Amino acid sequence: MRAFSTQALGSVHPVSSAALIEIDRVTFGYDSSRTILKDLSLRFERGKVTAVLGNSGCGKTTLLRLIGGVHAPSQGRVVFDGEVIDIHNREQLYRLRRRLGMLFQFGALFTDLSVFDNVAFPLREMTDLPEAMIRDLVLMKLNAVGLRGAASLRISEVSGGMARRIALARAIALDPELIMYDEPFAGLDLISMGVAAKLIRTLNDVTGATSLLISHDVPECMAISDWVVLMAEGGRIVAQGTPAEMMASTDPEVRQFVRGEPDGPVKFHYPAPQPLQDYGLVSQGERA
Ligand SMILES: Nc1ncnc2c1ncn2[C@@H]1O[C@H](COP(=O)(O)OP(=O)(O)OP(=O)(O)O)[C@@H](O)[C@H]1O
Repeated sequence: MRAFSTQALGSVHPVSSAALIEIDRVTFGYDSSRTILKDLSLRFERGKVTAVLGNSGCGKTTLLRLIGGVHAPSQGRVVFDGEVIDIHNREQLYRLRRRLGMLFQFGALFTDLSVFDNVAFPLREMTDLPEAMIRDLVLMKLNAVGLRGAASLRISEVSGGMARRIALARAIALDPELIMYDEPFAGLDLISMGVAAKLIRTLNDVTGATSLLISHDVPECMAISDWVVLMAEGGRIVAQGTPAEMMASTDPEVRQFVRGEPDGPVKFHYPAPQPLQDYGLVSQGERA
């Protein structure tokens, strides 16, 4: 990890007890032939919005799955509010998941249900609340995302940006302490992206939750996060810091990523023969 990541730039990273989630020397692979995350350590601070940025395939979604207890690390520990997650302990998993809201990449709404019923779904599944109370809660959550007036619409009638906000209302239905967002801005136009970003920040602050988002969208993440982690292949942490620290970094790898420069330490092109050679525009002799 780059030296500037924490102390060198003088930022005050909260003390250890402030971490809601701790990734402690975690190694994981979907099968034994390939390690996806290698000896990864990270902390997600309580009450903060943390963004994990990184190129496609570096293991960001995998990290969320480990926190959600979908998979277990082959080495190391994932600690949620002081409890080591044990995916074989069903009672613990149920209890921890109850405290967690997840917004998936493409919303994953039930298209045959209304907006209202989508948001009501976790409340009906996970609680014994009377229907009148569920109604109030659903309308409150929809109000929080600006869509109370859309409660009776079918999912097929709403735009992509609205769908994302409905999914967000559903993710916060049970007042989670941790909200995890998987690519919350993917496929949104610029305005919807701005709305979604502001909403993530507002909900975090209003509800006192801890938010963790993984994304490729650098400007949105920089605008709303307290802390930014740049991850690379194998779960290597390139750098982490406040958005201002990351933007001011002179490290070539960080600069390339946060400024979207096509070439730098991470090459745009996958290794390939010279173009002329590949297109058959040089003779056999020249090739040799
Ligand atoms: N269920 C799975 N089984 C086997 N391999 C998987 C599985 N899910 C992901 N992978 C592999 O693990 C690696 C990391 O995937 P992951 O989805 O965590 O990356 P990511 O950083 O979230 O990528 P993206 O930004 O494209 O969503 C990829 O090479 C992917 O092909």
